[in-house]
Amino acid sequence: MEIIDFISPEMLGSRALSFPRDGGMGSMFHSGLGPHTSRRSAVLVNAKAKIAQNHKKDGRGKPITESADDMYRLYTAPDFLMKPQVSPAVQLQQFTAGKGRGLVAKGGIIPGDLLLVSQPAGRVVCGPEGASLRPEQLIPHLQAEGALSAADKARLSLLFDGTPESGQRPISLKDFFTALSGGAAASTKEPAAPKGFGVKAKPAPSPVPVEEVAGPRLEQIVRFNAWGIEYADFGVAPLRKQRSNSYIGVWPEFSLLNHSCIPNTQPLLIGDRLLLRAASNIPEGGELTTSYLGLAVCTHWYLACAH
Ligand SMILES: C[S@@+](CC[C@H](N)C(=O)[O-])C[C@H]1O[C@@H](n2cnc3c(N)ncnc32)[C@H](O)[C@@H]1O
Repeated sequence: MEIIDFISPEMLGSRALSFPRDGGMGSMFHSGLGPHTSRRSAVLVNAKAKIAQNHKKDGRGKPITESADDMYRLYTAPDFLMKPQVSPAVQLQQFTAGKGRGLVAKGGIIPGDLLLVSQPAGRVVCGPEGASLRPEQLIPHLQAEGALSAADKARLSLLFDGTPESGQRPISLKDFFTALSGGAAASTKEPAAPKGFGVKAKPAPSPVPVEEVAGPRLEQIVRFNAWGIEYADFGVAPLRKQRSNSYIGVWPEFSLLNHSCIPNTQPLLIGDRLLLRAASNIPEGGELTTSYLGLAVCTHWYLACAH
């Protein structure tokens, strides 16, 4: 994965907005997770208590286990990339009424549960903060030679491309992670294993069939699945000593979420990883949703919103 910064503020006009860094929200976030030992201990104790408390709840789907040390590194170490993973509390389901596929809760989920850590396919393009980057600005970078590994192509090929058939295709979340861990890349020299802490060698998974994702189909897949954000998280970016840019990319597992105007999950971009957390209680069988509204990039995702 490569993050490329190709759009200058001049190219977009002076659209970058400024937010208070020394007061208001800026300082609130800065004071929350500082590098001081006492603060760090408090954060770790709180995180451990929350994890223990979460695990005690009965009848609840299992979230991704978060080690407090990993979480601390995630928020403070610029090079730390979390292992791509999906919560065992989440599964893919086929819906009727033209909605295609979507993610649902296997067991009850509570606010804050970590549901998904998704790695982008190929490149993420970034621009100045405040910019609404468009899929058209991402497409040439994914079409460039060598931009997509076999694993990326395999994950992208499973996504909705605007045709009803692609939304009906039976797939499982396992297919995405099989591709990532090398299943789709078995016949190539691609270093497909995800990088991150705690990744252990596993037996070779069965290959995922790779459909051709190039030309017009790749463009359609990017148009229907690219996700962008106009500002990096105000708290995380300065802690990781990263600029708050705008971003656009395709995070294939996240693209399986359907739209709701009252979403029950919240995406968060940390490094190049898209983390998805529950924003409210989701009962067993309940659909996980995100809002496509408010982001110019998502206007292709779902236009006929009647919610
Ligand atoms: C990013 S994809 C979401 C995953 C997709 N359902 C699939 O099968 O892969 C976006 C597409 O899902 C469908 N979709 C998303 N939210 C919907 C909703 N609330 N109602 C109906 N269709 C929806 C639309 O076809 C939209 O273009």
